[in-house]
Amino acid sequence: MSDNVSVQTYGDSEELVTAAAAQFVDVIVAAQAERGEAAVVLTGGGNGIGLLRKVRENPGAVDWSKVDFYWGDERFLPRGHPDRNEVQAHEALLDHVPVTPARLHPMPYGDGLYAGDPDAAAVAYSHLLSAHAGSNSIPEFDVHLLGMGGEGHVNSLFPDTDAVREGKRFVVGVTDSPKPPAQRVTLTLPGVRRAKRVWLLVAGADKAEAVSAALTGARPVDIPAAGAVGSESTIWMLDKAAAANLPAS
Ligand SMILES: O=C1O[C@H](COP(=O)(O)O)[C@@H](O)[C@H](O)[C@H]1O
Repeated sequence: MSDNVSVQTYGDSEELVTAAAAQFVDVIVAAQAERGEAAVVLTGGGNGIGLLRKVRENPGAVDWSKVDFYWGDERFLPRGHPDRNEVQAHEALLDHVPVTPARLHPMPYGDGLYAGDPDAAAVAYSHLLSAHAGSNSIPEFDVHLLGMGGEGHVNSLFPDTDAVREGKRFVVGVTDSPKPPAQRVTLTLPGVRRAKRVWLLVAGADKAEAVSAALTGARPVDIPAAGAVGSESTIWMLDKAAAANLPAS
């Protein structure tokens, strides 16, 4: 395990998202104290959305008007579709705190300008990110949240796909996701690595094998989560069941 990678283990998923939510608030407050604003990347999935619900209960001293919200991946579905990660994030938190609408940066909708073309949607999102970075790159996010599937996928980067092999572009379209819906838009591993902090929120026995593979040298093409690292730190936040195959130390 490299120096910037650490593991936190919690009793269950509820404890995990409670602790992660408190740390998320702390990171945003610290970024705002340092430069007046914060930039975070949200994820979908049980724990990613569970964390947002916990933040809603305990929002701390965050100035919500000065947070930029981006998404790590999106199911390329019509605006308002309940399976969109962004819709779930709104229900869990964003509709309940005083965000600045111009600082919400959802990925394009499946029924909008780019309908039927997740690749074009990915190019558009990449331009949006570059515009916010003020360069050809993308912002250095304060934290990028990630869930992980049982086969090791993060964002919409599935094992042995072009998307997980992408070495240059920060955002790509996916047309053959093994987990429905088939069409998605996702930050790539180079995109994830622009974040200062990457946090993987993983719970459940069905994920234990992929967790231990990712932390013991699996190739990202086989276990995409293995390639998800932050420029400053990477934290695996696990419940006991997901951590079951890791050595006690
Ligand atoms: O499809 C997706 O799945 C992952 C993992 O979800 P989980 O419920 O197994 O934690 C999620 O992080 C990603 O954003 C989403 O599009």
